[in-house]
Parts: sequence; structure tokens; C-alpha cells
Amino acid sequence: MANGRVDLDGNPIKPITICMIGAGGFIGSHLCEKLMSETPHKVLAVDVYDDKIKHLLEPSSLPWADRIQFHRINIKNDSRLEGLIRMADLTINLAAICTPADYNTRPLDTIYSNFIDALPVVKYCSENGKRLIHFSTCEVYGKTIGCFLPKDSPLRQDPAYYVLKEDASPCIFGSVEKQRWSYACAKQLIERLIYAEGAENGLEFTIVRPFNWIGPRMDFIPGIDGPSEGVPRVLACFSNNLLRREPLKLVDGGQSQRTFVYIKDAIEAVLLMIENPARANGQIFNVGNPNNEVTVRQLAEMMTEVYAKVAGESPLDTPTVDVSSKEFYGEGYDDSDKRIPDMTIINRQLGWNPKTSLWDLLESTLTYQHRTYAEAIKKATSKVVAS
Ligand SMILES: NC(=O)c1ccc[n+]([C@@H]2O[C@H](COP(=O)([O-])OP(=O)(O)OC[C@H]3O[C@@H](n4cnc5c(N)ncnc54)[C@H](O)[C@@H]3O)[C@@H](O)[C@H]2O)c1
Ligand SMILES: O=c1ccn([C@@H]2O[C@H](COP(=O)(O)OP(=O)(O)O[C@H]3OC[C@](O)(CO)[C@H]3O)[C@@H](O)[C@H]2O)c(=O)[nH]1
Repeated sequence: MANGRVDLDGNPIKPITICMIGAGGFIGSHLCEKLMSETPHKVLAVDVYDDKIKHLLEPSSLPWADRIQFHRINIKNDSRLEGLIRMADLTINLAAICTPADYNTRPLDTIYSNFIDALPVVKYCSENGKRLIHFSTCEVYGKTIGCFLPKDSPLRQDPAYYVLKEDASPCIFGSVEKQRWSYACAKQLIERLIYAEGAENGLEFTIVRPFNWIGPRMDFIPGIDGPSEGVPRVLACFSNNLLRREPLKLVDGGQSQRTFVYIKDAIEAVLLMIENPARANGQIFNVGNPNNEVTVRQLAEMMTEVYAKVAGESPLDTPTVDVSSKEFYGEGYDDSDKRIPDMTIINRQLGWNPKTSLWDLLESTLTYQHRTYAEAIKKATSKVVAS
């Protein structure tokens, strides 16, 4: 498997050891899967949970069993972290609180998780001369310049006012009492710290700004594999509504726009970063799919249609309902209006392009959601009715 693998410049790829922090999450689980099935690299998988990577850890007869180790570590307070970073050639930090429902309701935890807890990781990498791939977010861009123009301004149609470029776009957040921006602001500061470590101390780093990566294993279904009152990201919220045959809730009318990229396409980009350090070091990369733009309302409509097809059920008569952001997320919520990634840098450095259409990625993801959760939801709801 390892034989004959070459990087983008034709050089043989040597097997490396990767310390992956947050390996048990959505992105981490897909990255571990890719690394185990298609590369010779070793992974020291760090997380507080392992449910999403259990299938890669057991049984011990799996062909990659000697290439993946799970370390149940909370990076807030565990002295084993530095040792693991030292043992590895590369550290990938995915650990974070990254669900918008938390940003305005648990702003302190959000800031600690996204800034303070990431500090030792950066420090250990810098002090030990280790390469770091750090996961930031498209949210560092905040709002577009265009959203401040009058509604009927023709400039709103000009990409210069809304396409988000790593090396040119400003970061535009709401006021401090709009605590939604606690996450974006913490991510921006850790990006600046990493960048400064690179400039002043020679840290070899890559910063990734994911633009709404979605697919199987994202977040949780409330009351099934997560808290009943929990609010996950939109894919899981809408999946939950579809599985329970409830109307999908459109926050403030579902007018915000997003571009969604299939997790499997995005993971290809991360693998290119891992295996092409000369092209990825010192770079900040947008990773998204500019062709998959929809309003949240259109996303809800498409998910309703796709789910009816994969589940063989008719759609509801009233498939959506409007809710205010205050009712849904509480005080201090605010939103990014539109997020289209500029792809120039990732294209130039790594030749990467996303492939999967929104319809196709929803079809495979909702097939997974239906297969994984439909029975469990039926059981849970029949228990409630019986009691
Ligand atoms: N999924 C996306 O579209 C997206 C978009 C923008 C940014 N990101 C960033 O990518 C990263 C991964 O996102 P994800 O979608 O996989 O989220 P996720 O919540 O599924 O994964 C994060 C993982 O980090 C772990 N973690 C958190 N704090 C920890 C700690 N103190 N110690 C050990 N483990 C800890 C969690 O248990 C979880 O498994 C995050 O940094 C997030 O901000 C993701
Ligand atoms: O039931 C729902 C849930 C959400 N919405 C609206 O959908 C939009 C997208 O929401 P979501 O996927 O939860 O999150 P964001 O895109 O706003 O933010 C994420 O982007 C990247 C990341 O950094 C990590 O994933 C995170 O911050 C939004 O407009 C919600 O209001 C809805 O209408 N109904």
C-alpha cells in the first residue's frame, strides 16, 4: 500500500506519525479512516470520546491495528500531551467547541476551548520543532462587506463584496454583546498567534478554514446519541426533524447562505496538506465548495426531498416552520450572511477541487442517517407514547 506513493512533486512519501487531537470527532473520524485505509501513516488519536472511531480501534485483527492508538486525554489538563506531540512528526489540532448554540450560551467555555486550550499545543509544537496543522474556521471572516450595502445596491452582485479570500478579506464581527462571535474571535486570535510563531520562531504551520463540511457522523441526534435538549449544527438539526417527521425550523426565515462541501472531498484536501509540507507550510487554506451555495431555506427544501426519496416516505404537508433566532439560540445570537470561499490558494498550492454536488452528498448522508437512526427513533417515540 505504501509502495509507490508520491507527493505532488513526484517525491516518495515517507510514513510519518501524526498526533491527532480531536480525532474522535466528525472530521477526525473521517481523517483517521482515510489515513488507515489509504496510507502507511501512524496516528496517536487523542480525544475524550472514541465512539466515532471505535470501528477503527477494534478488533485488534484490523489490518491497521498497529498504526492507530487511542489516548483518552482532555487537553485542558493532561501532562501526557507534550510527550505525544514529541513522539509525532506532525500534530493536527481539531479539538474545539464548535456548535453555534454554545457560542452565545457558553461563551467562556467557547473561548477557553478555542483559544486557551489550543495554546499549549502551539507552544509544544514550536518548542519541539514539530509541524502543526491547526483547524480554524470560515467564521473568522464573520459577515461579508456586501451585507452592509443597501439591499438594492448593484455592488451586492460583485464578488469583490462577498467572496472570502484568505489574504485579502477583512474579519467583520458583530458587537461584543453579540456573543455569537466569541468563537470566531477566539479562532482568529489563535490563528494570529500561530502565524506569529511562524514568523518569529520558525514554527512550521498550516491553518485550515473549513467552510461547512458535512456528512455522516456529524454531531448527534438529540435524545438518541446526544442530550435531548442539545442543539447540533444544521445538518443534524434538520436530520433530526426529518427522522421525527417534524417541520424543519428555519432560523430568522432561513435567509442566510452557506456553501456545503462533502466531508470525503474535504478530507482529500487535508491529506494533500499532510503529504505535501513544502506546499502547505506557512499557508492558510479555505476548504469549501463554492458551487454548492444555498440559502438555509433551500437546504431544508432539498433535504426534505432527498429524505423522502431515501426513506420512501412522503414529505410533510408543512415541511418548514419559521422561528426567531432569539427563541432558537437565545440572546446574543448573530449570523454570517453568506460564505463563498475563494479557491485560488488551495488550487495553486495543492491542485485541490471539490467534486460532489449538494444533492449527491445529501443523498449519501441522509441514507446514512436513515439507516443509523430511524429504528432508534421509532423505539424511543413508541416508548414515550406507551408510558
Ligand atoms: N465541521 C465543519 O464544517 C467545521 C467548520 C469550521 C471549523 N471546523 C473546525 O474543525 C475542527 C473539528 O470540527 P468537527 O466538526 O470535527 O467537530 P467535533 O465536535 O465533531 O470534533 C471536535 C472533537 O474535539 C474533541 N475535544 C474537544 N475538546 C477537547 C479537549 N479539551 N480534549 C480532548 N478532546 C477534545 C471533542 O470531543 C470532539 O471529538 C474544530 O476545530 C472546528 O472548529 C469545523
Ligand atoms: O435547525 C436549524 C439549525 C440551524 N439553522 C441555521 O442554519 C445556518 C447554519 O447553521 P450551522 O450549521 O449550525 O452553523 P454555522 O454555519 O452558522 O456555523 C458553523 O460554521 C462553521 C463552524 O465553525 C463549525 O461547523 C460553525 O460555527 C445558520 O444560519 C443557522 O441559523 C436553522 O435555520 N435551523
